[in-house]
Amino acid sequence: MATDTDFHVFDTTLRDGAQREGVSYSVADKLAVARLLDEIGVGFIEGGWPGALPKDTEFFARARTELKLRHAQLVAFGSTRRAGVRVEDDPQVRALLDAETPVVCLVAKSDVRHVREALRTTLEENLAMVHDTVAFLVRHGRRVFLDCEHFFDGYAADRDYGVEVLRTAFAAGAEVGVMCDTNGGMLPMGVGRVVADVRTRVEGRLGIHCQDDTGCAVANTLAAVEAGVTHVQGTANGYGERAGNADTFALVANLVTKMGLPVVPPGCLTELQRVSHAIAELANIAPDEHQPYVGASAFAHKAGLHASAIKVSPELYNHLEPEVVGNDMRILVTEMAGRASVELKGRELGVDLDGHGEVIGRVVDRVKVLEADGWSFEAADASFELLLRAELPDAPPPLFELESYRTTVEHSGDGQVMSEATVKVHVDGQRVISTGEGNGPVNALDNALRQALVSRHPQLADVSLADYKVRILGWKGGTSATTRVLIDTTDGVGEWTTVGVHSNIVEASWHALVDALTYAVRHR
Ligand SMILES: CC(=O)SCCNC(=O)CCNC(=O)[C@H](O)C(C)(C)COP(=O)(O)OP(=O)(O)OC[C@H]1O[C@@H](n2cnc3c(N)ncnc32)[C@H](O)[C@@H]1OP(=O)(O)O
Ligand SMILES: CC(=O)C(=O)O
Repeated sequence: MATDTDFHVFDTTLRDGAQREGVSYSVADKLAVARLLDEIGVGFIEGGWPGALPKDTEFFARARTELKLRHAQLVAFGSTRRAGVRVEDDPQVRALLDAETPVVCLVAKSDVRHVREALRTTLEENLAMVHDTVAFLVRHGRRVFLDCEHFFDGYAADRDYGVEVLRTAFAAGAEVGVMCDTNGGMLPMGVGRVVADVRTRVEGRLGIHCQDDTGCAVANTLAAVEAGVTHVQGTANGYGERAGNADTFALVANLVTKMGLPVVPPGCLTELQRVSHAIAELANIAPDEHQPYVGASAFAHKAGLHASAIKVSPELYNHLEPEVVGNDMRILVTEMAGRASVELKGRELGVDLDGHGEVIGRVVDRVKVLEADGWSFEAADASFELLLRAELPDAPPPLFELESYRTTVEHSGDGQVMSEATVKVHVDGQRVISTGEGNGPVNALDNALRQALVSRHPQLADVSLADYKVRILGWKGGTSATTRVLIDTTDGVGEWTTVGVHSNIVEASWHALVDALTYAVRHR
């Protein structure tokens, strides 16, 4: 599929996306985000506001030597000249030139109320500010796009003034006039109606920029495309001011796969999931697992009925092949599982269940009973796999038989807190007693148990706990509650998750720990 070069995908992660509460990129982060966005083939990357933010000024300076973009053009953002100031004398406009980007995106007022009350100037002076700034930058060889702030609210109050702003910008040489739903209050029907009307009254390429305050930013953007815009603005993962912006990844995926517009070069769509997660890392925001297209759960199926149809054909419950956007389908085995869920999960884990109908039935029943008691296997694939294999006729024996374990916590007079654990186990018919110390009872138990097993299973020497999560599942009165423990374990190459549940937190941890080490021995 050739790229539709006549369609603009404009990403503003580094400008509007950086307006999200809690986000603060370093210049190095911004350069890394720009490289990632380029990998998904967007046409334009808005890098920030030079002259307003020193970090953004530095970003554009470093970008000149450090950023080699394959697909995108870099865009500097800024406002039109100040009211009553000659464009040549406005330092903010000068900073836009100094950024030396091929494209400049200007923000202008297009709502009469904003012109009068926020800018405190006349409607005519605002049009002159647009004209002068666009013409000045075009004279200096820049491609100029104009973001018309509050376009839709402005249209509701006066359907002509925003159109006048657009006409002024195009007459001065602007290449795109972007209608912005700055307060994010629009719904798709309204956006479609306004865009359709504006299109009949203005000559020039129209664009759309939607904030997500109604949860409709992506839908509003697509409605605008349907009504004729050929330039869309979005941000990675929808980051942005207040509730955020239209998510670039959902926009691109929808435009390509649902609307048949090849807006990114071939091969780029499969990078969406990876780039989404990498940018989340740089923004220091946990990826949204339920984000459309790119979230870890976007193609995860929990309900037994879904799995039973997916077994026949995956597209029966997937709107798209997940691989198209670089994602994967996953089957979750939980209390909602049926036989098909277990069968598909077995396939995913490399466990051959052909001819094991009874085993599958037993596993479904066992998972339902265990989950009713607080166990949860959807995040603990390693424990589920052990449970599944244990039901097979050729199930391997347990690593050891437990005689007993004991663990203590000692708070000494100097304020030190240490734990000690002793485990007594039988390994291959031999009784082994081993002790371990740790900063807590689980750490001490882990050390003691590994020491008891390591001479028989040397690979355990490379295994360590990577994360430990505890959830209290409901108080039964007094200090009695069901506790669920999830343990992530690593050997430096892979990572696996196991689960344990008990009213005693140490016993819950013991279950998860035993599964963690058993899994290591079977797989490493
Ligand atoms: C819709 C959007 O998200 S647009 C992007 C908004 N992003 C940001 O604001 C982040 C960066 N902003 C900044 O660093 C600062 O606000 C600056 C440097 C731009 C301006 O700072 P200051 O000079 O201290 O002004 P302040 O922020 O208080 O007010 C903004 C000024 O710009 C004027 N202004 C607002 N929009 C425009 C416009 N489109 N064209 C010209 N001037 C404008 C306002 O009238 C106000 O003028 P005043 O100082 O005469 O009252
Ligand atoms: C330009 C912009 O970010 C807005 O109007 O929302």
